[in-house]
Amino acid sequence: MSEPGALQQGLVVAGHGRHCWVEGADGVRRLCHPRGKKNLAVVGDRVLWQPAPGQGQEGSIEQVLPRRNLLYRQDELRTKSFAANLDQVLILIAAEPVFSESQLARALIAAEAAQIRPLIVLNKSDLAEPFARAWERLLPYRTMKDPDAPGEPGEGGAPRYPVLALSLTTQPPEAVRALLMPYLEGRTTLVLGPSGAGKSTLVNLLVPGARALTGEVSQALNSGKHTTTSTSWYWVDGGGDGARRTALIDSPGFQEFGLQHIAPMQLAACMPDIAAHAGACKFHNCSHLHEPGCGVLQAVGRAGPDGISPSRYKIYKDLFAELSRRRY
Ligand SMILES: Nc1nc2c(ncn2[C@@H]2O[C@H](COP(=O)(O)OP(=O)(O)OP(=O)(O)O)[C@@H](O)[C@H]2O)c(=O)[nH]1
Ligand SMILES: [Zn+2]
Repeated sequence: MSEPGALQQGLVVAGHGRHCWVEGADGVRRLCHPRGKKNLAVVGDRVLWQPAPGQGQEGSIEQVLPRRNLLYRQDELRTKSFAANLDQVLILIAAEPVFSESQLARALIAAEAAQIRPLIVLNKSDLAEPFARAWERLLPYRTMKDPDAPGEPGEGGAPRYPVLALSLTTQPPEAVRALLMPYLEGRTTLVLGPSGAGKSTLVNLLVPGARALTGEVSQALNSGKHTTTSTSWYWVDGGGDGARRTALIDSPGFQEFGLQHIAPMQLAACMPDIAAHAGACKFHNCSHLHEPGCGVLQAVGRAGPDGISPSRYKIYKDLFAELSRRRY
């Protein structure tokens, strides 16, 4: 065991394989190596680290402090962590390329399961026709109710997910900031989204020079790879003492979003529009697939905000089947 005095607290601001960059209380970022297999840290982790003897600005991670939450995906073969200790996940999709509703739903389910609040942002509103189609496809998400804030009877209650629309390249940057900052202020937000949605454009708009900073990291690690292959933490309020409250975490685009860590019977609770009707089921352990007296099945296709859209129900059913096929 090391001298307690030698250990310092730090924040993991970038990950690269098993190594990561740790920002100390002095604001300096150092490349740190995990000691042993147990100390694998992800961006957003608070860690105890110490300088590595004779290695200049390098250090070792001695302990990963307990996490408030961890957002991750799990495919058949591996688990991939996005980041830890998040307040919010901003899911960025665009009018073009056409977004996958299944990937959107999966990201939302993973966030619900980790108890992290989601914010949906639809980019490229300047592309009028594809935008109109995408906005229409988002209708179930725009109207989904928050079961924790049901509101007055007949009024419908508060929306579960804020859904915003913008154009990162044609709107003035001040307008984009004015729209987003009320959601970002004082929080740690992970930006998640498919390739081409505009994640780099967004991060560069909110954090001028972000790209240069990431370039520095890649160069130091001799990876020669493009910035979006790793996850990075940025201070939106520019750092400086006392001002570090608002953070954005940029992550690589993803193709698959496995949810193997979620049990099939847990799925409905992570889909608020399905969960809203589960209380009306005759059987308390209803799978909402075929049971008589199922409140969910009765709501599928019903028009209006109290119904479940057929596309959402299909996502539920397909995911239920996928999560029931486990490897042993
Ligand atoms: N028309 C239009 N194009 C945009 C808008 N925002 C971003 N783009 C363009 O969309 C393309 C993709 O943007 P990026 O910011 O590189 O997307 P990304 O999500 O970081 O993509 P990856 O790095 O592949 O994960 C770029 O050519 C942008 O200029 C927008 O509001 N309208
Ligand atoms: Zn049911």
